[in-house]
Amino acid sequence: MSDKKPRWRRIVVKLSGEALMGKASHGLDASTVEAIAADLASAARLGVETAVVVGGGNFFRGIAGAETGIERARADSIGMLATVMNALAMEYAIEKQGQAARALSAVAMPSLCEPYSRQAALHHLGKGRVVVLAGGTGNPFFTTDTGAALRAAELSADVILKATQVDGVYSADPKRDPAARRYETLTHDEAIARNLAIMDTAAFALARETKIPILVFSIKEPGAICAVLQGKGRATLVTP
Ligand SMILES: Nc1ncnc2c1ncn2[C@@H]1O[C@H](COP(=O)(O)OP(=O)(O)OP(=O)(O)O)[C@@H](O)[C@H]1O
Ligand SMILES: O=c1ccn([C@@H]2O[C@H](COP(=O)(O)O)[C@@H](O)[C@H]2O)c(=O)[nH]1
Repeated sequence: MSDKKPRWRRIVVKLSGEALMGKASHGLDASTVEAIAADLASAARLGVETAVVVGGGNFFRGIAGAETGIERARADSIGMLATVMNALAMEYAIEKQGQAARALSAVAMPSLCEPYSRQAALHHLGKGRVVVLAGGTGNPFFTTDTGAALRAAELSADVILKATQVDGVYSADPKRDPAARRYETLTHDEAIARNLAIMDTAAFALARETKIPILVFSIKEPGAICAVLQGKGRATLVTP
């Protein structure tokens, strides 16, 4: 890792749940979780206050559950529990790297982890701990993308780092349309107007309102988070 100065002081990383399953079809892949935990620990050691909102798509998504006949609010509750599993795994993996971490959940589960509050998150960030945020917004009908935008606004983060499966924002989903073009930069307005489904509209709208940029990049490369912190690697920057 180079010692180039990090671009931001406080970050919210949105980590896709699917990113944690490695090559498996679902669940957690131990070596993938370990590699991402090492990257997050390195980010904190660069002096960057690091919060990470974890998704749950490797276990369960509310929309998919609703399609099988579970009422949507209930299916979303199951989805939020999936994010708690990922957060507990990530908290443990970061601590195994010798870096302090604290999981905070928007869905109160005091016997498993601390309930989320803005004050607690700021306290742990100030102590140099990686804060792992579970439960998204804590409400059904939302996603962890919107959770990331919400926490970034509450915690006055400088940027949202969307760590995902693709190396940026494309004109269409690149997994479905091989002709899709990748954007180098884009505004929140353009992402919303063009209906670019890399994040949901609510997340883009909140980031636009709070003027927080979003950097979209692939988490598949080892050390991807520290690389983008140091201005390296392929990514799309979404700006106000
Ligand atoms: N315009 C687009 N540009 C890039 N990717 C897009 C676009 N539209 C849809 N996608 C898809 O969006 C996916 C990003 O979603 P991601 O995997 O981060 O899911 P998530 O819902 O945020 O997290 P989880 O995996 O926990 O459900 C990419 O893998 C990509 O296939
Ligand atoms: O604020 C939130 C965040 C998430 N959910 C539910 O959890 C799953 C998993 O989150 P992803 O963002 O899809 O990874 C999501 O599909 C919702 O069902 C929620 O209800 N509220």
